Amino acid sequence: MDKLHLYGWSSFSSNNTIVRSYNANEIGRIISVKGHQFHLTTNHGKRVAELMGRLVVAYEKEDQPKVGDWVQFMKVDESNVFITDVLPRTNLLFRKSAGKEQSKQVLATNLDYAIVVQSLDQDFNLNRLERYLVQIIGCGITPAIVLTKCDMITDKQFYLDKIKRLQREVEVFFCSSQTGEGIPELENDLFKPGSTSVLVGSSGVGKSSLVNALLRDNIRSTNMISDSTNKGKHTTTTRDMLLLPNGAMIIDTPGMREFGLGLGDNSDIGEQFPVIEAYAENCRFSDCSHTNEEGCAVLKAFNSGELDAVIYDNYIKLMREQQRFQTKVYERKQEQRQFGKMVRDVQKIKKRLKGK
Ligand SMILES: Nc1nc2c(ncn2[C@@H]2O[C@H](COP(=O)(O)OP(=O)(O)OP(=O)(O)O)[C@@H](O)[C@H]2O)c(=O)[nH]1
Ligand SMILES: [Zn+2]
Repeated sequence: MDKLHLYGWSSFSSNNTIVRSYNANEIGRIISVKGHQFHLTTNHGKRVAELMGRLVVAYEKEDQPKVGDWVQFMKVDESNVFITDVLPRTNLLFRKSAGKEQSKQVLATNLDYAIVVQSLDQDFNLNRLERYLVQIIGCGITPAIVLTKCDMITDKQFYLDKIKRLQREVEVFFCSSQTGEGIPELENDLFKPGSTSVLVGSSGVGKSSLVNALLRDNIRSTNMISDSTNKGKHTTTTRDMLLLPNGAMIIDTPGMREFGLGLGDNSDIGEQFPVIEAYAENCRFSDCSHTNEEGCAVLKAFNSGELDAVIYDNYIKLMREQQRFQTKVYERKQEQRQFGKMVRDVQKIKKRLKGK
């Protein structure tokens, strides 16, 4: 039981009787996915497994095991281990898949924190920060903000004041992997023993350097970016879960060029935009879109300057993006349904013809 305990099994299973009914010797946690190979940590050490049964043909890709998942496995022999089931997840962080495709991409599961990493050179961007926060909160996960490369700035308050404009209750940490500043605070207050966190952010913000600083050695490779261009190629190509010396788990992800919103139509908008929600209670119409209605309390607050333009603009932009995603997903489902009906009709006709 000890090794599973190390990777957070006790906190995962403590409130879940279904999960507890599994045999601990057949349980593992996914620490890395490389193509068809799933790397697991188990009570008997690390294993490389493949998928079996319905998981191979899982219709929705999100049903297949992801980094952070607890899974049930079956060992045929030393080199043949198969994953038979994914245990119910406590949560999952996903984004809209990059590019035109309108589907979800799961980044990690069973998380205590999703940490937005931005660097204090040229990466800091308030709108992008809020986009990450909205998606994370929409996924029901607690966010935190880590601002890296703090050796490159002198005025931390300037950044804190900017973040304060978003009026969100989210912890902010400053750190430098180069000087070591802020690393002990991260270990004490964020990466707590037994907890699982995922790091998300653009490429080159220093995620891998941060993980290295926390690991105190050089397991994760980092890439030198030339000062003249400030451009470099990606170094992190896989999502891996690593165990820190203090017993916290951290999932590093490849740098993301875009972090598209992909929340479902039942996601709680009010929770994602608490400031807007508070004003919206006084709108004349309960289905107010806060864009042009008479008696809109949100617009009134915005026009009087009481509601910060940053919050209102982000709200409108992110809501529209979310609605576009929902519409596209709905259209895709309709198409699939129509296709399914067509296939069934053809089968019926074939049967009828055979009977003749
Ligand atoms: N000045 C300064 N530079 C840093 C710090 N941390 C990282 N860097 C530099 O920033 C660059 C990118 O760091 P990485 O750790 O590779 O960034 P990453 O976020 O993992 O990037 P991807 O792997 O592409 O996602 C490297 O050149 C690092 O040397 C820091 O605390 N201070
Ligand atoms: Zn309104």
